Amino acid sequence: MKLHVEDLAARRGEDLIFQHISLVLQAGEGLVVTGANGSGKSTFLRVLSGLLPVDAGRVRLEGAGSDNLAESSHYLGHRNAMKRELTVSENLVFWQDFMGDSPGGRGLPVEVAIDALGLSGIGHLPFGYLSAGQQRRMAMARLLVAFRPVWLLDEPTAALDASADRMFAGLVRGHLEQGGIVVAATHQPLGIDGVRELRMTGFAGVFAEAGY
Ligand SMILES: Nc1ncnc2c1ncn2[C@@H]1O[C@H](COP(=O)(O)OP(=O)(O)OP(=O)(O)O)[C@@H](O)[C@H]1O
Repeated sequence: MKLHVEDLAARRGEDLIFQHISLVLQAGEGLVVTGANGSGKSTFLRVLSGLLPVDAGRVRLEGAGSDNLAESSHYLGHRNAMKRELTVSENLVFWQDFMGDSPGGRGLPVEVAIDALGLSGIGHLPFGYLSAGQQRRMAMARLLVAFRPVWLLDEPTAALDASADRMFAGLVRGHLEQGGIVVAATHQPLGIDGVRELRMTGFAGVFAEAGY
């Protein structure tokens, strides 16, 4: 599997946010997207996920079940995309049924995913009752209940404590080891060695190899 980003540019309204971003990510590779507030990290992820149109260039996925990145990826945005009134388990069952698995992998049972996120015993609670950090952990469980080869993550560790940070780094590492691809916008290190860095500078992206 390879993710190709070719001379990509995007606008918000009339404003050009970035241009000329080209990169290739292979199976097992991670990319962190860094930069100041407003530099275009979320815009980049939303364009990859198909939520925003490209202004120029293209995004292409090769060697996955579908060449459509939107179909072959999980997008975890700033919001957790869970219904407050439904329980944790009900929310995850919904996402599992709604998304199904991409070819080439199988999602974990909901209860197993809840355990993997360190939230055993609260699956019966309405999502709205959970703390901000618990809610973020539950949103991450969505990554596990339906298989997608590519994870697109916007500030995944916001509101997480140190132990949840480490747990999340373990999830990402596991996904990469299984040949997945992860692109994560972040203000804080994810604690994963060997991932590449795309530094957003406004109107462009600059590459660096980072021991992130
Ligand atoms: N709907 C919109 N219309 C016009 N401009 C927008 C819109 N949404 C965002 N922008 C602008 O696009 C630019 C990039 O925003 P983006 O959210 O991608 O930045 P970011 O790097 O993710 O920021 P942060 O670190 O604060 O999350 C910002 O200058 C923002 O004001």
